[in-house]
Amino acid sequence: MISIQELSKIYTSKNRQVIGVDEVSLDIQEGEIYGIVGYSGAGKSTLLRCMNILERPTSGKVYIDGIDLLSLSKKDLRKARQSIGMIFQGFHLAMGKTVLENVAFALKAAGKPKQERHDRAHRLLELVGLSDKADQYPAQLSGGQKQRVSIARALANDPKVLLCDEATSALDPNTTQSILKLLKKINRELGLTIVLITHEMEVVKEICDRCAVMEDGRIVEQGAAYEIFASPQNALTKRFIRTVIDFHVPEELLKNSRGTIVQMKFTGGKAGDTVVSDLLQNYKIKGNILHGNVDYIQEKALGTFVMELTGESNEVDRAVESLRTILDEVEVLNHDRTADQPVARAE
Ligand SMILES: Nc1ncnc2c1ncn2[C@@H]1O[C@H](COP(=O)(O)OP(=O)(O)OP(=O)(O)O)[C@@H](O)[C@H]1O
Repeated sequence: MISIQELSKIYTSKNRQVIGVDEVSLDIQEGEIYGIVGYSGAGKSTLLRCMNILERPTSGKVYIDGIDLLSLSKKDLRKARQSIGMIFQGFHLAMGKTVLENVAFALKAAGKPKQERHDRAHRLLELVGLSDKADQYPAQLSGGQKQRVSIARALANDPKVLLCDEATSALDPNTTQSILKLLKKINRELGLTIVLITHEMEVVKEICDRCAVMEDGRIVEQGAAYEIFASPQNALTKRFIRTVIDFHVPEELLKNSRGTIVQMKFTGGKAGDTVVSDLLQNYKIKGNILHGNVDYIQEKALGTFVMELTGESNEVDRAVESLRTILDEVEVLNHDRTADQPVARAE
C-alpha cells in the first residue's frame, strides 16, 4: 500500500545542512497498523510528512497504492491526497466552526453537495462516538473529544491511509487508550491502513501490527511488533522496550535462593506450553518458580519466568541444556553448587 524507497530529506538553512531522513526504505501493507517509534529529532515527523508530500523529499520515491506521488502535478497530488487522511498531536481544528462544520468542511473541498456533506459528517461523528457534540465548538471539548473530531474529519473523504502524527502524545493515559481503541476499530471496520509516529512504545504494544525504530534519520530496526518485543536486536529498541516491559529480578530474591537460578523467556505458543512440567518430569530435579511476568502483544503472550532448580549438578545442567534447545532465551542468573544434591524421584 505504501512503498518508500531510499528516501532522504536534507534541510538547508544558512549554509548548514541538517539531515531529517537518511536513505529510508519501508513497505507498509494494506490494512495494517504500522508504528514508527523514535526519540525527538529522530526524523519521524519528517518521514511521515514525506508520505503525503507535505514535505518534499530531497531524493527517493514514495508510492501510495502504486502511484508515484512525486511524479504528480500539483492538481493530481491534491486529488491523491484525498485518499490520505492525517491527524496531529495539536488536533488543528477550526475553532470558529462547530464540530459538525469541522467535519463537513473537509467534504466541501472535495466538492460534495451540502446535504451529502451534512449526512456524511453526522455518520462520521456517530462512528467516533460524538453524535451528541455536533453543534458544540472545539473549545467546549476535552482533548480526547477534539482528537475524535479530527479523526472524523480525516475520514471524511474515505481515505485509504491515515497518517497519525503523535496523535495521543497530548492525552492522558486513559484518553490515549480510548483513542487507540478507536483507531483499531476504524482500522478493522474500514480496512484503513494506519501509519502512526510516536515516542511511546506502549502505543506500539497496544495496536501496531508492525513497527520501525528510528534514530538519526535512519531506521535501525523494523519488523512484526511481536518479534520486535520478543527479541529486539538494536540497543535503542531494547531501551524502548524496557519502558514498557521492564523485567527486573529483585536482588533479595537472588540472595535468598539456592541452587541454579534460571531466567527463561517464553514466546508465542510456548508461553502456554508444558515446558516446566515436562522438565520436572524428565529430569531428577526440583523446580520452584520465583518470579514471572506475562505481557500480550498482538494478543500473543510474551512471558519471562525465573526458576530455582535444585538436584544433582549433572541433572541440573542437563535440564538447563534441554531448556536451551526449547526456548529462545535461557539465562543462568546464579549457580550455587553447594545446594546441588540428588533428588529422590517418586516412582
Ligand atoms: N523545517 C526544518 N528545517 C530544518 N531542520 C528541520 C526541519 N524540520 C525538521 N528538521 C530537523 O530534522 C531532524 C528530524 O526532525 P523531526 O521533526 O522529523 O524529528 P521527530 O523524530 O519527528 O522529532 P519530534 O518528535 O521532536 O518532532 C531534526 O534534526 C530537526 O531539527
